[in-house]
Amino acid sequence: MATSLADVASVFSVFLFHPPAGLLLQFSLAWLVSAGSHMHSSAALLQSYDSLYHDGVRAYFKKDWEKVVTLLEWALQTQDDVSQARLGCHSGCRLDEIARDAEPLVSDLNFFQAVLRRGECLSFCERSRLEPAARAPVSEDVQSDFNKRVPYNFLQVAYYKLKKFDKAVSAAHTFFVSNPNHIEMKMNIRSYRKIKGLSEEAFVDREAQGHWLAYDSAILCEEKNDFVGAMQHWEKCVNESLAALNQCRATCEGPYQYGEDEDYLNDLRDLYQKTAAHFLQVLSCRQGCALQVATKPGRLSAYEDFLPSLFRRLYYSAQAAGLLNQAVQAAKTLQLFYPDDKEINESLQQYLQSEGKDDERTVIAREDVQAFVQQSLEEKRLLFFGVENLGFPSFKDPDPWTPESVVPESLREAWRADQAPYGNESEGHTKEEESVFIEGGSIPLQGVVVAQSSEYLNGSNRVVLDGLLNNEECRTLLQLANIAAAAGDGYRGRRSPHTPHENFQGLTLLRAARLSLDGAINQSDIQLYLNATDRVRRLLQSYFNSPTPLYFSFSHLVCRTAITGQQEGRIDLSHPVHADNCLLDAESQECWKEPPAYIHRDLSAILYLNNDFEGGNLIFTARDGKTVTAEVSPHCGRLVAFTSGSQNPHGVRAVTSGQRCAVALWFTLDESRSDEERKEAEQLINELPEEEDSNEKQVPEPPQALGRTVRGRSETKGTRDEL
Ligand SMILES: O=C(O)CCC(=O)C(=O)O
Ligand SMILES: [Fe+2]
Repeated sequence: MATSLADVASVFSVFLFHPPAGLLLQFSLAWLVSAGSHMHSSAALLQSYDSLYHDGVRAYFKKDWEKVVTLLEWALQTQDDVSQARLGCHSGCRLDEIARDAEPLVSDLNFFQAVLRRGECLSFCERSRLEPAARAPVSEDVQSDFNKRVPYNFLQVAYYKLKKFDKAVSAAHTFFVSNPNHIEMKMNIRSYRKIKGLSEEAFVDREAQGHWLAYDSAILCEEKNDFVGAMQHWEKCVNESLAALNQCRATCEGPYQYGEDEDYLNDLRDLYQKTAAHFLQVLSCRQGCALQVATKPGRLSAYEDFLPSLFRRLYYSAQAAGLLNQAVQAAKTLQLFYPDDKEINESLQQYLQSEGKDDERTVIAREDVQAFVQQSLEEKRLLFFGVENLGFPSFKDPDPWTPESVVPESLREAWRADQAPYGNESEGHTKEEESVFIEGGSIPLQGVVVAQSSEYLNGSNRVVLDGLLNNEECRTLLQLANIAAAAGDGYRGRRSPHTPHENFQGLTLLRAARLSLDGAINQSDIQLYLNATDRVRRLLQSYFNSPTPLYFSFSHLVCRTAITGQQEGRIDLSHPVHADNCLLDAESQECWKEPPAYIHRDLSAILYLNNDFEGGNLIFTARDGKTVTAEVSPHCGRLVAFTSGSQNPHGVRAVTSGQRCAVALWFTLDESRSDEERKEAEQLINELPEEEDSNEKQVPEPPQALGRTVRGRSETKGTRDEL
């Protein structure tokens, strides 16, 4: 298969590092001749792995399982080989090596001579290793499939059909590690565990990364108080992490990714400005590798301050194991990141002063880490320069250890704000956010009562209110959902976004307004949708004593329908446990307030429309996502409302028969995030000619089939329901 890095390096060492200065043409011809003897015949050129992947997927849909296995295994291997070949070319064509004998940089000719040489070196190298199609960039879709380990999902099925269960299991496990919320794979893995003769060893992660293996082993050793073992694994983890960092950084020199910066780049016409922009993007990508390496497969966020944290743990393990030199080296290396870390500095002082420990004075910080820190700081300086002087739009410093002196004065405030979550030992994520809401305010709607207070629901800032809609209104909204709701509207077209055992249909306000414009639904029905949601907004603004007006963020009329014949042995939820404005990580019990979560959402509410289905209760859980702390059963006119953050992880139990419909609503205190679609929908509705007989009733009648007694307004106003 692939030739190793050493082969590539040996090709270069023959000639490339000492070309006659300035003779580019001769240089390339000579390189071709010289390298020719080492090169592979064109038959050995690496193919493009995306076409292998496409062919493999095609074979999958034709159920040609042997072919699936051959092509997808080949695609995976080729992807690895191509990236190794590219890495080899990059490390073999280093600018400082190529330009070693060049004149000092006195003019742009010298500079570009070095650049041209490197460009040429890379082209020759890649041409000698990769087929033309393999040199072209891979589409984002394929890239994303490989990143998410999708080929292993196909392979798993193919191996299963071919009855190669050990291979099917490792493919399934490899996919699942990176997609831990994939319910079907979870169930497949359960079934695999029941196959006789399959040992635990079959569950291998074929893409396991060395630093995470070492990380997990180190933690295990720590748990068993085996500190010598832990220290060795931490050391391995550091080495593997540095290798992974270097590998990631070497892949950053690809094409300019426009992304959101398109306007910025289009405005640049000049050679130097454009070159500078591309170079800055390369630097920004290299910096981003710190986060990439620190993100465990299957997790959404990086471990905070990853590399320094490894030295901290290495230091404690070495100390606990009584391995002084290693402890001192770890502490000194940590000082490279945090020269003012009080605890480490004091601890080091104690060592150095204690008797008979003179040797420790000679122990120095790891040199490779020192070089890394210097290089990284230099990159940050250049990036900040680019942001300050060239308008480079996108650099977010990934490290909490950057000293302020690296950041230009004019950017410090924004940089500090960006760094803030790092400030107090990850307080931003773990600490319970202080709520701006005070529950128990007045209830401005007649017939509406508190059915379950926070106290009853074992939490804070949670409430269940009954009487928001009468039966006729529920019927109308249910009808609206069923006539108009296109499968998946508001779910980016996906029919089963949360579970494969139910079909979801959603109706957004804007779509409802458009349908009513087309005459497909009654104007009065969409008015009801608008008015009912506005009732909820007014009610919650008052009940939660909102410090500012509440603005709509998103409204969604959603029905979940159990798919008959697919309910047996179901273990999943209709809606997995989550928080609405942060990413709940049940393992670490943290909730990361970062995109793709809708971080601007402050209050969540669900207005239920029916109860003629089985299952479907809303559950609140602790942060572990498992311990159920409260359960609410839906019915017509019942509203459950709660703050959208980490205090209120929640999910929906499986709907095992029938259809469960509700209007899900989210509110924000940030006016700039208020729902533009709602405004557009309102405008559309206002343009419609008035219907003669509007069904809309401002004051809903009390619903009939409530499970509990409905209390009058005077009894509940401004108080909690005692239960
Ligand atoms: O329908 C429900 O009860 C809850 C839905 C939910 O949590 C959500 O859509 O975020
Ligand atoms: Fe939710």
